[in-house]
Formats: sequence, structure tokens, C-alpha cells
Amino acid sequence: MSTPRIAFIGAGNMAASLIGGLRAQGVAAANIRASDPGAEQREKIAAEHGISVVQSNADAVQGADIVVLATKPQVMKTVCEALAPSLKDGQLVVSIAAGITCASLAAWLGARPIVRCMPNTPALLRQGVSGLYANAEVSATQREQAEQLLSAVGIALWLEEEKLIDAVTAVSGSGPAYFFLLMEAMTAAGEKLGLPRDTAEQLTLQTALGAARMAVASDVDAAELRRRVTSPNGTTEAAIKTFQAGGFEALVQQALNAADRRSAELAEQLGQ
Ligand SMILES: NC(=O)C1=CN([C@@H]2O[C@H](COP(=O)(O)OP(=O)(O)OC[C@H]3O[C@@H](n4cnc5c(N)ncnc54)[C@H](OP(=O)(O)O)[C@@H]3O)[C@@H](O)[C@H]2O)C=CC1
Ligand SMILES: O=C(O)[C@@H]1CCC=N1
Repeated sequence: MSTPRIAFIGAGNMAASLIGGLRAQGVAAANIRASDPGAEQREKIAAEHGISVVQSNADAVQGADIVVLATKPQVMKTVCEALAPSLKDGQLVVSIAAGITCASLAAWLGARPIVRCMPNTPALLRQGVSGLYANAEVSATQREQAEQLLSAVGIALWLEEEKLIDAVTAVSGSGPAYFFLLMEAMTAAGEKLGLPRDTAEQLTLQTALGAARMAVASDVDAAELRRRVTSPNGTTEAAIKTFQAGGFEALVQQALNAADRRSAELAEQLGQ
């Protein structure tokens, strides 16, 4: 497969992560272009990644094989409607915007190959995970190109149903925030137990990192890893029983249901 030329519309945080990942994988700067309304942001991204960052979205997409829509969902309709006349048949559109469906994008851009993705912020460290959905117009080569793009910042997983992007948003799109909430709560609780704040924080963060690395590397599931920490009638059992008495698992399910519902609601509100 020849190296595709990629244009990013919007050069904010997620676009910068993707551009950084592509550059680290050896994609030539000449094959990446971006556009952004902010002069400072354009200079910053151009300097960091050695790519051309222009003001005009229409200029950015000239000659591109892949157009990545990386603006906020709230401006996506305006951005797409203005961009539509500049797009060529066969250009693949990859959208990373939360709550914007393929149907809305096709209504604003015209029927074309579209891949809708939900990445997450650990993409900044190339430790992200994304769910991807391709509409019927996307070719096998374009599927591969979209997968390579998202794989530059972590793991890319295909979904057969677009509706499941809402569930991906609930699990991994918003997911980093759930772990940060647990980190905040554990640090605060450690402090209340008498630890200096810094110590409580370091104990919490290194434990989160170690547990995640163990779970990823392990050939047994999280439930078994948990059992291995939990001595009969010991300290872990005392804590886990307390979590469960408070309805921990049901609360997690309710929280993810709320995020899944909100993702679907946003798609309705921001849609065509
Ligand atoms: N943050 C997250 O956890 C996740 C975010 N996403 C999605 O990624 C997308 C980008 O998010 P993020 O990178 O955090 O947002 P940012 O605000 O950092 O980036 C968006 C960029 O687009 C620029 N922009 C605004 N209007 C236009 C326009 N008309 N044409 C071109 N560029 C424009 C903005 O400039 P200015 O600031 O000057 O307005 C900004 O630099 C969103 O759609 C979001 O839903 C997906 C998964 C997770
Ligand atoms: O909170 C949000 O709506 C976005 C989508 C996933 C992460 N942030």
C-alpha cells in the first residue's frame, strides 16, 4: 500500500496525538497536513511535527487521500458543510468526533467513504484504544488505512454496528476519567488515613500503573488477579466486601449506561 496523504481538519489535542504517532512511525512530514483557525496553534503544531499547518480547511484537503475531522462536535456541521465542495470522490473521511453519526456526516458532506472512530486521551502517550466503524462505501484498502492511522496511537478495534460506538464511548472514550476519579478518591482516602498527600498519590498512581500492566500482560482475567491479592479474611477482602455492600458493580453499570445514553442523545442533538 502506498503511503496515504493525510489532512487533519482541526489541529487540537487529539489531532496532535495522531500526528505525533504517525511521525513516530516514520510517516514523512510531507504526507501530513493540517488546518486550524488559531495562528499560535498552527505555529505550535508545525514546529512540533515539521508539517504544514494552514488556515484554510479547503486548502488542507487538496490532494489528500484521507481527511481526518478533528474539530469539536459542536462545530462539525458548519465545518463539513463549508468543506463539502472541496472534497473529491474517493477521499476517505475519518471522523473522531464524539456523537456525530455517519448519516449526519454523509448528509453534510455527501455520500462517501466514512470511518467513524472513538479514540481516548491516552492516545497522547500512544497508549490509546479506539473503536472504529466503516460505512458501506469504505474499501478494503481504506479500512486498512484507517486502522493504520488509529494504530499509530494505540490499539484499534473494528465494530460491525455503528450503534456500538456509544458503548465504546461509555467504556474507553470516557473511561480514563473513571480511573482518574478512583485515583482521586484513593489518594484522598490515603491522606485521611495519615499518609502525606504526596506519598498517598505516589502509592495510588504506581498501584494503578502496576495493576494495569499486570492485567494486560496476564494470561488470566482481572477476577483471578483480584482473587490472588485477596487473602481469606484479610485486608483486601475487608475492602472488597465494603465496595460490594455499597453496590459497586451495579453503580459502574449505571454510570456506563448513563454515558452510553448521553452519547446517543448527543448524536440526536448534533445530528443532521
Ligand atoms: N478529549 C477526549 O477525550 C476525546 C475527544 N474526542 C473527539 O476529538 C475531537 C477533538 O477533540 P480535542 O482534540 O480534545 O479538541 P481541541 O479543541 O483540542 O481541538 C479542536 C481544534 O479544532 C479547531 N477548530 C475550531 N473550529 C475549526 C474550524 N472551523 N476548522 C478547523 N479547525 C477548527 C480548534 O481551534 P480553537 O481552539 O481555536 O477553536 C482546535 O484547535 C472532538 O470532536 C472530540 O469529540 C474523541 C475521543 C476522546
Ligand atoms: O466527555 C465527552 O463527551 C467526550 C467523549 C469521550 C471523552 N470525552
